[in-house]
Amino acid sequence: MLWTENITLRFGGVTALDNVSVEVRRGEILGIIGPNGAGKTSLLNVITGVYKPQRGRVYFKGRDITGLKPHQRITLGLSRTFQHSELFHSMTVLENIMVRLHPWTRGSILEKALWAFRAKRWEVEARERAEHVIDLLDLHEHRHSPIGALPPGIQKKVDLAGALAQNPEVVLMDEPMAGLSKEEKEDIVRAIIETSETMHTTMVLIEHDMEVVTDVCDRVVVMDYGKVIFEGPPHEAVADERVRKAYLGE
Ligand SMILES: Nc1ncnc2c1ncn2[C@@H]1O[C@H](COP(=O)(O)OP(=O)(O)OP(=O)(O)O)[C@@H](O)[C@H]1O
Repeated sequence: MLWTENITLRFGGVTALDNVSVEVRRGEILGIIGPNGAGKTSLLNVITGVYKPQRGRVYFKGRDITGLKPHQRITLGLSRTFQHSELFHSMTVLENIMVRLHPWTRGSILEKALWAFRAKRWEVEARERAEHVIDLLDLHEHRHSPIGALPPGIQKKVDLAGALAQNPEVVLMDEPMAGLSKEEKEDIVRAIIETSETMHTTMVLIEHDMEVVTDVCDRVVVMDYGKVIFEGPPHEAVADERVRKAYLGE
């Protein structure tokens, strides 16, 4: 349902992505793994429209989306979470989720002028969607807590909730478990699996922990020096010689 074709992305002399073609299949949980600097975040940024590649195309649901802006991709059903928190620390969990639904970055001046008239209706709809994902991810008790006062594991869940509130068909997660404790990781893993099962959302996650990847992912893409060196089931990745050399340091 989502694929890239021959993506090349350069930053000056650094080739972050070198002719990368990957496919994300509907309903799967896909892991993107690889050593530091392999190009994982760059690939996610090309897919979500943050970076414009020098070469190659991105397709979503059969449509070429290479020229679309990030917010246009969200509208089509592509949402993401962030490696470093983009949450508003003084705002509550509910407000942080609702803010992801605010259309202030889109639309013409006329649409923005009409916004005031629509604000009430927006608030009702946004609140409904936010409450739905709060339910789904079991965040009730934190609903009115300022996000800055909550542990990192809950903050990561709120980031995921914000992405899910956008009603995506695909969620791309950049290291959702980085820096979390074992219990917090298990909680996020549960949230990812439950979301995949109940909402049938296609999930893509960048992850370093091979155990998590093997437990959660249907397939993995392994990257090294900007190239895809393996695409397939996790148990085959672990056994693959190139992967072991590049990633597991053997
Ligand atoms: N905005 C940027 N400007 C310059 N170089 C960049 C930029 N973003 C990424 N790079 C370079 O591109 C290469 C790939 O980086 P990227 O962050 O995509 O790797 P990664 O696999 O996500 O690494 P990590 O696991 O450390 O997050 C690296 O050499 C990095 O230094």
